[in-house]
Amino acid sequence: MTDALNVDQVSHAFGKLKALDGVSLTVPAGRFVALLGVNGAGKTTLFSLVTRLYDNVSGKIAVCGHDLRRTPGPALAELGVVFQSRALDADLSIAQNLAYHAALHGLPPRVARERARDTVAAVGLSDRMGKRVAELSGGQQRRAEIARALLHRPKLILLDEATAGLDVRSRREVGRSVRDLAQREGVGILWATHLFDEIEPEDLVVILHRGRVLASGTAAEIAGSDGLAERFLQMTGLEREALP
Ligand SMILES: Nc1ncnc2c1ncn2[C@@H]1O[C@H](COP(=O)(O)OP(=O)(O)OP(=O)(O)O)[C@@H](O)[C@H]1O
Repeated sequence: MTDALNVDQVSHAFGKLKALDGVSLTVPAGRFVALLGVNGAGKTTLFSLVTRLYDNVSGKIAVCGHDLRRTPGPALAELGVVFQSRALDADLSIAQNLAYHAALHGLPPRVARERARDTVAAVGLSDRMGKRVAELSGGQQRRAEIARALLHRPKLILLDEATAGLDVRSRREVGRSVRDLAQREGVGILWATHLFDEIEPEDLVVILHRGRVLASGTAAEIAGSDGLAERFLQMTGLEREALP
C-alpha cells in the first residue's frame, strides 16, 4: 500500500539556521505516527513544507505517492490539517460549521450533509451535531476540528500540538479518537507533540531534535527498558528540566 506521507532527505534553512537537516520519515497508511520534539525541533517547519506554505527546495515530499513539487494539486487533495488555531466559528453549530467548510471545498449541499454526518460520526460526535461549538467541551471542540479536516476525505492528516490547552481527560479522548480513525478509515496521522504521555507503546514515533531525526520506530522499540523519556534525554543530551 502507498504510504500516506514520505519525506526523503528534506532540509530547510532560515538564513544560516538549519531548521531541518536531511529529514526522512514515513507515515504508513492507517498508522498513527508521533513526531516528538521539544520547542525549536523543526516540527512546524516540516508541517509548513508538507502543506506548501514554504517551498521545499531540497529533498522530496510525497503525499500518497504524489510528489508535492511536481503534482501539488493531487498531493494536497489527500491532505487534511488541524493546527492549534481554531478553524471553527464558536457561535455556529457543528452542522453549520461543516456546511460552510464543505461549501469552501465545492461540495454540493446533499454531498456536504452526508460527509458532515460521516465525519462527525468518525470522531464520535453524532449526538452533538446541532450544538454550538462554544457549548462543547475542549476535547469535543478539537474532535469537531478534526471532523472539519476530514470533510474532503484526506488520506493523511497533520495535527500540530492538537491537544494544546486541554486537560488530561480531553487529551486522552482526542488521542483515542484519532487512533480509531487511523485504524478504521486507513488514514495516516502525523501528530506533532512534545508530550510523552500522549504516546502509546505501539505507536510509531519519530524523534526530531534541532532539525534532525534521532530515532524512529515503535515507541516500545525506542524506549527499550529505559522508558521513552529517558531514551529521549540520552539521545538529545537535554536535562530533565527541559522536558514539560
Ligand atoms: N520564520 C522563521 N524565521 C526564522 N527562524 C525560524 C522561523 N520559523 C522557525 N524558525 C526557527 O527554526 C527552528 C525550528 O522551528 P520550528 O517552529 O519548526 O520548531 P517546532 O518544533 O515547531 O517548535 P515549537 O514547538 O516551538 O513550534 C527554530 O530554531 C526556530 O527558531
